[in-house]
Amino acid sequence: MKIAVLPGDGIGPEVTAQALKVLDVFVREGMPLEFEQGLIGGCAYDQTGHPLPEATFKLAKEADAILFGAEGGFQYETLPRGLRPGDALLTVRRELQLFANFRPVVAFPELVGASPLKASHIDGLDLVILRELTGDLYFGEPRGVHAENGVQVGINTMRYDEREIRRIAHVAFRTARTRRRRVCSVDKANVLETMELWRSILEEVGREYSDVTLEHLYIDAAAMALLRSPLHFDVIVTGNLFGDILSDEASMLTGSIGMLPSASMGEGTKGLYEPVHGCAPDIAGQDIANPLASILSAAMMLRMSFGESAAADRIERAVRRVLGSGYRTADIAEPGTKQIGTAQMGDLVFAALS
Ligand SMILES: NC(=O)C1=CN([C@@H]2O[C@H](COP(=O)(O)OP(=O)(O)OC[C@H]3O[C@@H](n4cnc5c(N)ncnc54)[C@H](O)[C@@H]3O)[C@@H](O)[C@H]2O)C=CC1
Ligand SMILES: CC(C)CC(=O)C(=O)O
Ligand SMILES: [Mg+2]
Repeated sequence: MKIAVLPGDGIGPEVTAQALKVLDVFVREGMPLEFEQGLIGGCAYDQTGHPLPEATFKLAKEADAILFGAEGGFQYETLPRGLRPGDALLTVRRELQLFANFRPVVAFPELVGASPLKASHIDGLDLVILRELTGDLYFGEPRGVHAENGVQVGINTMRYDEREIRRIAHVAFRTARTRRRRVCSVDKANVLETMELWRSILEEVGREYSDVTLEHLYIDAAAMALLRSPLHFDVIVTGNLFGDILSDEASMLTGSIGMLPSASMGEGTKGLYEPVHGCAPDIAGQDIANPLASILSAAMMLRMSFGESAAADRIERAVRRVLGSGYRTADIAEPGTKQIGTAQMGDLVFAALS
């Protein structure tokens, strides 16, 4: 079980260290996890001149799973033209064809004070955003900035082919079958041809899953409905851009973006596991970031790449026990709770597991 560990920039190394701390419990118990670290993002650029060095890509390609922190940490003004802060991560996702990004949005009832949900609703929040991860505006061609009649023009292209839509649709329906059998597809088919195709393929694939209810929402209405009636949703399937935005929004239902883990899968069991958040330069280096999204991503890795569901359950129960004892990082703290730092949160989850 070889894991490529790519902590990246900003709070990435701080939160990833806590996930590794927690995974060490299982190594001590004999689980054959092997870790190898690689550079990615701004730190890789500073040290090697490239945000995704060849050695890192090889490591990611050969590993059974990838534990990723966050990338960023670039000075925009010093970046060569054509290189963007998200490039390394996007390249790994695309080249390894990790097209299905699972972002579970489940609230811990212990965080009712941090979440905007009513106490009577928090237990019922259990949805998953399934974001298509290797297409859409993030990869479509043509793209770039060029001059037209002396005026600079920026271009990106929303592009999906029917095969890409079909394969994520099947994942959505199969996932719904393991849950409450409801799929909500989010698009903008009233304006965009790409999304018209998206909707028609969802309908076509949906006919193969007559036991699953399919509904459609436009992205603007979905953003609203997610806050108005979050308990309505089971599986939300959407494209790369809309999924990126909706998941940051949904994270706040749980209390903080620091609570939301993710798993990016391809056709097999290899996956890339990362917190939904970025490298948070505003709080980096202060030992205040919430590491639970990273720790919960490690749990997803044990479950989805290694079939170690019991170990994953144990991590989730340990997190719950620590929150139940009143410990909170700053982002989820409220009066009457005990505010602690990033490393201490990792120590407490480790202790709750040991
Ligand atoms: N997956 C990745 O590697 C991602 C990288 N980024 C990069 O990260 C950098 C910062 O981007 P932002 O838009 O500010 O998004 P961000 O997610 O890094 O931060 C947004 C806000 O959430 C807070 N936050 C994030 N994670 C937190 C945690 N674990 N605990 C407590 N608070 C947390 C931050 O302090 C900030 O106020 C940029 O360079 C961006 O490109 C952004 C999103 C994802
Ligand atoms: C590089 C970005 C696309 C990463 C991001 O915001 C995300 O995956 O949620
Ligand atoms: Mg994002």
